[in-house]
Amino acid sequence: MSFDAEKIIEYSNKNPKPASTTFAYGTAGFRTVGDTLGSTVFRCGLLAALRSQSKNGQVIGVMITASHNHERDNGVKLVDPMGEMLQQSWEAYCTDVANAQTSEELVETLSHIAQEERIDLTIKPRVAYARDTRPSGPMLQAALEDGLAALDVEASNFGIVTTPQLHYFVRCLNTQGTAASYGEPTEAGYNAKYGQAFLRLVSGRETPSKLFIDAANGVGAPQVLKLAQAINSPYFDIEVRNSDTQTLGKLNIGCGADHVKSNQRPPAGVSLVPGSRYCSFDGDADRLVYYYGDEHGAFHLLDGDKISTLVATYLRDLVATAGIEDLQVGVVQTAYANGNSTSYIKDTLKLPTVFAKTGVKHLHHEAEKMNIGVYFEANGHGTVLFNPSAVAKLRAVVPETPAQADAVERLWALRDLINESVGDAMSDMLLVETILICKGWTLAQWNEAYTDLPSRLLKVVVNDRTIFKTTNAEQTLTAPHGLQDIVDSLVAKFPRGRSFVRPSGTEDAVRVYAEAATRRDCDQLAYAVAGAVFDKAGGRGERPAEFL
Ligand SMILES: CC(=O)N[C@H]1[C@@H](OP(=O)(O)O)O[C@H](CO)[C@@H](O)[C@@H]1O
Ligand SMILES: [Mg+2]
Repeated sequence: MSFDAEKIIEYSNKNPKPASTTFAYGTAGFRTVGDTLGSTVFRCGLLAALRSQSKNGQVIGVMITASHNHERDNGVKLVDPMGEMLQQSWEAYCTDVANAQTSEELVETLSHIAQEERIDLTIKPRVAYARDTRPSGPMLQAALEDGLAALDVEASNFGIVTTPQLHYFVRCLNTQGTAASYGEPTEAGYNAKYGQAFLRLVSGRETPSKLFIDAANGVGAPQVLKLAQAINSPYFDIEVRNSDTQTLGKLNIGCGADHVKSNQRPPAGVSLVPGSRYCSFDGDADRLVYYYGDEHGAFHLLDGDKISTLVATYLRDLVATAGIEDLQVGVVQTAYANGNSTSYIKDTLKLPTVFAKTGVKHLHHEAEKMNIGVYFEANGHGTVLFNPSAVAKLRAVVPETPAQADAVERLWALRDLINESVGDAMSDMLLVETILICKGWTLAQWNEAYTDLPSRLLKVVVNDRTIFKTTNAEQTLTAPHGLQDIVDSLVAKFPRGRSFVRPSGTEDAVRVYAEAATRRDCDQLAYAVAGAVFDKAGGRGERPAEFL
């Protein structure tokens, strides 16, 4: 059995590749100006079909989104059967398929992959897909549907949903009717599963004050309103801000989790009232940050590091109360984690912690190695994984006291509350709300655990970011030659200084991160390293005035 080459060519000719563009499957799939992505999304449809066949006809997901990026951008990524990110070895296939110059070359590339992976082309492929609210979404969805039609895929369209909802649907579809059934693959099923777990965990406690949610004018806005409707309880009293998904030019502009984290200030449309509680999603609702203003007008951010320490502490204490031996809670971070969060996890919580490369797929893989792995990027993207041995230990425990029984029951409920397939702003928000309600904490009390070191994240635009090579979880440059020595000598000048340089996987820029004991030192370090990158590694355009 081979492909119907004529059919693929016919559909491919409708979705021609822009001749001069090279596409790359990066940190979060393909991502660039939406109007240029038609051929790439079409081809992702073809590849999703092959991936499904290679997985014996299990459902593969395709999500069309560019998350926190500008509205004119769009992106596409594939989701593997358990709702996790596409297996890394297939990323190269994605890039090959996206860059085949002609329709004929495209067919050759597909045949080559089918041979390499020994794919049984008689298997009926199955694909589930969805998109966010971007204006280029409908055009790209049509391109995807061409790809699915070209290979006779059995396709399910989930419409306009958050990225983590699509991951959840894929996992549900592939576990339906088995002992590992993850839930109903519908929006109502999603809301019921997470809503019920939340209510199980908080009932009987004091109700919290209203939570203001900045939805970045993205898909999280309609979805979190549906979730609130399903929960229908004073335990989840919310008011959604930045919920305009209809007006062009508003998505992620001056709002959303990325804006709040990068600029360390509240989003547009939200004025902080002391004592009130706030959080932000990003454009596709897989990132979450909390924040509040104090009575002196100061802004306080509770980012992914704060979420991960809150969650890890809560889980660690429950495991201890449940009396389960050898059930280790661990934390996975990236080098962007604030240095004081890492020290807090190691020295105060006494929990193991490791660094992974940037991008949740890397953190996810590290977390899978732990019994209970808590992983978050500093920007608020993350979740918790219970590996099979943790589940077995939980199942085996025979509680001897009511307190022990309660802790075990809460651990089970937490597992239901957490979207294990991927970081999920809505499920993470319910998790944070649960912990705060159970502890009776305000955001200020949560924030007391440790104080962030001053940090700064900068972008340097260079002629060619592919010349930057890193090692040591991306904290050390191996190329361009000599640049790391300069970074090291700058870092050595500042107490508690730390800085590293890596090429972005989602933007055409190099990122510089720095932290130090004081704000002044931190900024000096960041701008000095950025200046060195600009001067020694082909800075493009005018040299920014603030670079030292
Ligand atoms: C410093 C930073 O926040 N980097 C982000 C950003 O990746 P870059 O490879 O740094 O562009 O986008 C990724 C996808 O959303 C996210 O996983 C990651 O954390
Ligand atoms: Mg996102």
